[in-house]
Amino acid sequence: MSTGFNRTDALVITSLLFLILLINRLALSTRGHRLPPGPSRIPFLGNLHQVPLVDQQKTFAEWMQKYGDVIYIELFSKPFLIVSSVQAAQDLMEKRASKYSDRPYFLLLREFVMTKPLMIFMSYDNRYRRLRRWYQGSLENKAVLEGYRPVQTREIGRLLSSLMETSEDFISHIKRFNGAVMLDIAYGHRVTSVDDEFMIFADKTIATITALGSFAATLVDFFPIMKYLPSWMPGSGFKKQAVRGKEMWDAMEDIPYQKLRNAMESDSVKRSFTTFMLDEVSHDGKLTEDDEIDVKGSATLMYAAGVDTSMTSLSTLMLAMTIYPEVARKAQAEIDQVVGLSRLPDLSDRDVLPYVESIVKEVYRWNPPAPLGVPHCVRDDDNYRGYDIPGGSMIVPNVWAMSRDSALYPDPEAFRPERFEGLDANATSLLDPRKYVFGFGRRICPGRYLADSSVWLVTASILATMNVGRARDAAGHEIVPAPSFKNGIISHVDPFVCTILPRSERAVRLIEELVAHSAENPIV
Ligand code: HEM
Repeated sequence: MSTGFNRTDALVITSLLFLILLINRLALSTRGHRLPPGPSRIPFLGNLHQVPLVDQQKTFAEWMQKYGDVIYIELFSKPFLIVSSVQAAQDLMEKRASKYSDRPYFLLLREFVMTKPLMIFMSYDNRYRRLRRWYQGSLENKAVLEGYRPVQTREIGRLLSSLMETSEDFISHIKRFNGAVMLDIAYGHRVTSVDDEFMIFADKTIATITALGSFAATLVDFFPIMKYLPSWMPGSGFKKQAVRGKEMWDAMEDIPYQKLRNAMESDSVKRSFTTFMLDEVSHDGKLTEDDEIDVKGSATLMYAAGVDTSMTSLSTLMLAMTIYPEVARKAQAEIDQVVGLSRLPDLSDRDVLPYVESIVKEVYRWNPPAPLGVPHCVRDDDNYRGYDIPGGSMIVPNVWAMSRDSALYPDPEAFRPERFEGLDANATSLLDPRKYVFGFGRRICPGRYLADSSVWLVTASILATMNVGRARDAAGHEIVPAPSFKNGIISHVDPFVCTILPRSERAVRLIEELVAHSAENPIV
């Protein structure tokens, strides 16, 4: 929730808006609310002065010790509910889903950048439900998910072989893996090189848009009147950056879509999420303007929402394997014993590799890719545990705090897959981080099964074939990286070094066979 404004901006804006805020605050405080506990507020700013610009999830988790798992704060006059336990998150966003499934109005993004309707920003209405059905048809259907296996397997072959060639670029290789899987599924586009034009452009676009500020966190989100500021006025700089973001996002939506449409006119094309959506909407080959907006936006969103999140889990895996080599060794022994050395593990082995499963869970828990989730919004006034929750409050799930619950996860900062071993069914379900890292209720991540299968497949394949180890400094001392993650919507892993070497000649042959098999059996 960084506000991204400087002191000059604040002075100008303050004088313009103080009166409006005063009226707003008066309206809120005279409603006789019994609000949930939270740090005390000051006039005008509310709690803004107490919310740090970095690692907000950690401050919110500290507040939890004092105020509990449901905390009320205001930033300027906007009401926020910070929800820090799985129980409260499920009570509100799952059991009361009819009220808690909207999104807050992200003004900067919606009015300046992604100006056409986009599912992730939509309220839970009929249009949203139609798009959600498209995602369900392509991402939550067992048979369809199985149809993606050949793409995942081909890309794992390329990932492993790139890791053998240039292990120092492991982060780019992982990124390429996720990008290639998503582009194939979204558009049927096959990535053949790390310099794939679309992938590079898409990454730049996402970085440009992310740099504008986190969700609903820029000053204009708090003071909508700022959108009318002329561009010469202090405080209006966001407009210029947003225009650039919009140009890039529009191109990211148009380019792969137009390429596919052109190909469809002259040739038969590979089935993909986009062709599936086009089949759903066009009965006589024609599309309405809204249909086209929805198809283009949904395909682009699939890529934008799917790449950095999964990539964060896989780079977290590499970091954990570097810091905790004994975990990798234990998993390798399990794979060698159960799967053997003559083939790579596949998803049919998942149930018989419990330690690998525990590693995947610990990866999600240790560094949840979206530490503060994606906020929901409560439609109407509500009451929870005797407290009033004002309609329109932004609901922020503190996923990071859930992952640090020491009653469930003793010594939570340690990467310890053993915490998931030997549990009964009840405890297994209670501790499973997939209950919160993918969000809640009707807005839960539709890509979770695909993401989880990719994370598992890559984890098992790397462990089966590679030794991830510690690099050495000039003096020959091992470099043990610190677990350090970036601040922001996505908790990217900070750069670190490691070594990655094939485990054996046999592992090298397995990788070569996989690559050769994919080349001989192209996916049609
Ligand atoms: C480890 C990987 C991933 C994580 C941790 C993750 C996490 C999340 C979270 C926390 C949300 C917000 C849910 C909520 O509002 O309660 C979300 C939404 C979403 N995710 Fe994912 N995600 C991942 C991978 C993917 C993939 C691979 C795709 C696409 C194939 C995807 C597509 C989406 C979409 C479209 C939404 C918006 C849903 C809506 O607004 O209703 N995600 N994800």
